[in-house]
Amino acid sequence: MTTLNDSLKQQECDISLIDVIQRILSASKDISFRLQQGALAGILGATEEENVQGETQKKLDVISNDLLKDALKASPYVYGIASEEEDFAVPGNDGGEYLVTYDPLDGSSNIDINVSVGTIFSIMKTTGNSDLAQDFLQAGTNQVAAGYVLYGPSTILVITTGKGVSMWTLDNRIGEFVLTNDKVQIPAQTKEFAINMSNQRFWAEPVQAYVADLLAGEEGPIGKRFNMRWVAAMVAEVHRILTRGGIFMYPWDGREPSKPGKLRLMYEANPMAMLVEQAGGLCRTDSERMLEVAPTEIHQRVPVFLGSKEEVERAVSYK
Ligand SMILES: O=P(O)(O)OC[C@H]1O[C@](O)(COP(=O)(O)O)[C@@H](O)[C@@H]1O
Ligand SMILES: [Mg+2]
Ligand SMILES: [Mg+2]
Repeated sequence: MTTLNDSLKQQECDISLIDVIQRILSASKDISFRLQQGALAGILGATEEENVQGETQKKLDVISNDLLKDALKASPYVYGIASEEEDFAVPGNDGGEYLVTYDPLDGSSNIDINVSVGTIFSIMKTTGNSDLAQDFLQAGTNQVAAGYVLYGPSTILVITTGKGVSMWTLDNRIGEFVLTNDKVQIPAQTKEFAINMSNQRFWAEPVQAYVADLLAGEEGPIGKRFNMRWVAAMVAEVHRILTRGGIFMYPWDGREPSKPGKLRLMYEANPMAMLVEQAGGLCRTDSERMLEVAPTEIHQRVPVFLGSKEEVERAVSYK
């Protein structure tokens, strides 16, 4: 049986990177256990707090963030941490070489209704910038590893170190992730889209026109009938797309016009973009390749179009 460590060594990851990945996974196994225990673990419901983005924190947002932060701070190889649930970058260890960003619990509005959620992570190297917040502001092309853990009916790790994408299923009998797909590929074409249709009237004209053409089906200009899905957890949407193709969109909309989008670049869009590209798909903002966006702040938001190559190309061609 190929272990994750063997696989990472075959991908020429050094011991320090493997250590960082394993610490993320040990926290994720703990999160997975608590999710399975649900109400029995006292994890349901909200806290009294809001995060830096003004969103109410769920109890498990805070617990997951602390589990990951404690695990990573204990690694001698982690130089700094940035999280959706931390207002500022968190220092790690002076001798460390890696910067880790994460969304500890993605789709957290799903927790209380017992629907899939996930943990998203991205790993880069420090540039040596003495200002830690600035150190993080590197384009997604600098990621050395990225992935997510999906907490669904099974707990599944999906990871890339830039040499393809593999899926690993947590075997609860042995407490280890077991390789279940080592050649993840997204089909170039699809008949399935994901977008929150309740925002339709707030979208910009090009998104209105594209989605109208999807809905027109075989009678419209695209000439095929589309199905629609919306799980409200990006991890679950990306997992579906990595498994059977599709397009996922969270575009800019006019509800809060000054916000460029809802999803966050450094710990949602970039790690997903690396996975999707490594699996043969595309991930773009409305104007450029996601991985080439120059970040200006840790909690920056971006519009996201990702998935099957030909469909993403079509979506962003509407002007
Ligand atoms: O509730 P909406 O507007 O449909 O947004 C759903 C999107 O928001 C997110 O839940 C944001 O993630 P968090 O739960 O980490 O804040 C995405 O996972 C998902 O795609
Ligand atoms: Mg999220
Ligand atoms: Mg989150």
